[in-house]
Amino acid sequence: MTDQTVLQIQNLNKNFGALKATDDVTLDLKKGEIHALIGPNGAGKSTLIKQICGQLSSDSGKVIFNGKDLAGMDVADRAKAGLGRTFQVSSLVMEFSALRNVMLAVQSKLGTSYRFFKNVRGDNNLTEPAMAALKRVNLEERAHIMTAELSHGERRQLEIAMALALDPKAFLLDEPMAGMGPEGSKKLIGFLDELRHEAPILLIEHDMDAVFSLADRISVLVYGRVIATGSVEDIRNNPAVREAYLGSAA
Ligand SMILES: Nc1ncnc2c1ncn2[C@@H]1O[C@H](COP(=O)(O)OP(=O)(O)OP(=O)(O)O)[C@@H](O)[C@H]1O
Repeated sequence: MTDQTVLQIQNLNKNFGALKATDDVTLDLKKGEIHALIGPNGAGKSTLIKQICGQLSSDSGKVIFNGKDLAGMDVADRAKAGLGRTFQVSSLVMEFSALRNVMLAVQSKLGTSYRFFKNVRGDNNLTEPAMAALKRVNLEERAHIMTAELSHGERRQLEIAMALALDPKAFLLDEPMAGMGPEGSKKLIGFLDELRHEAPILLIEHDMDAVFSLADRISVLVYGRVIATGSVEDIRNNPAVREAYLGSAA
């Protein structure tokens, strides 16, 4: 581990009955990088992200973030410590505007006591950072539209705005391109390309064009185990990876 390491995953394990969903996973995330995590369906990618963000407890292993062991910290504590992740679409409040959803994220960062004593709607401490986050994902013109009326791609952008509003020190992004059209994906790739300099990104993505154009490093997970970590070039040329995952398309 160097001083460039922001997030260190050490020997992480999670079993579901007899199934080893993650099996002795060790990997790290360094300042300024996008580290992509790829692997076939069911390889354990989402399980690993959930273990890192505290949504799932680990059977063994450690998650160290900015030098601090996160053991015993729940999702909210980890988010406050600066671990940002995209919210699941299901956590968006459909009958609220896009702006109001981001304001809720800002509010959660400011603390629970804030919720009860302020008039949330007109509070600049909430609206300004929320609007700024929407602007960064090019959603400011849709700020007052009901979330239920946003397209699938816009909702994915909204999730990223909500993560941004928490001002994270590292991002865990689980398939951010899913359901986006080619134009939306292209914009998001440009955005993530810049975002890595602000906070490094652990990226799960099935869109291989996106992975190959963005990743500084790639780790390949198969049956819960990391079978290879390396540059795009290393991974494309690794025979075990080609056989396990990329097939003849690589
Ligand atoms: N809560 C759970 N209980 C039991 N088994 C689970 C649970 N969550 C995941 N699994 C199993 O663990 C394995 C890893 O699943 P996971 O969702 O982490 O894979 P993944 O790599 O993210 O897959 P995908 O690319 O399809 O999203 C799968 O076999 C899955 O069925």
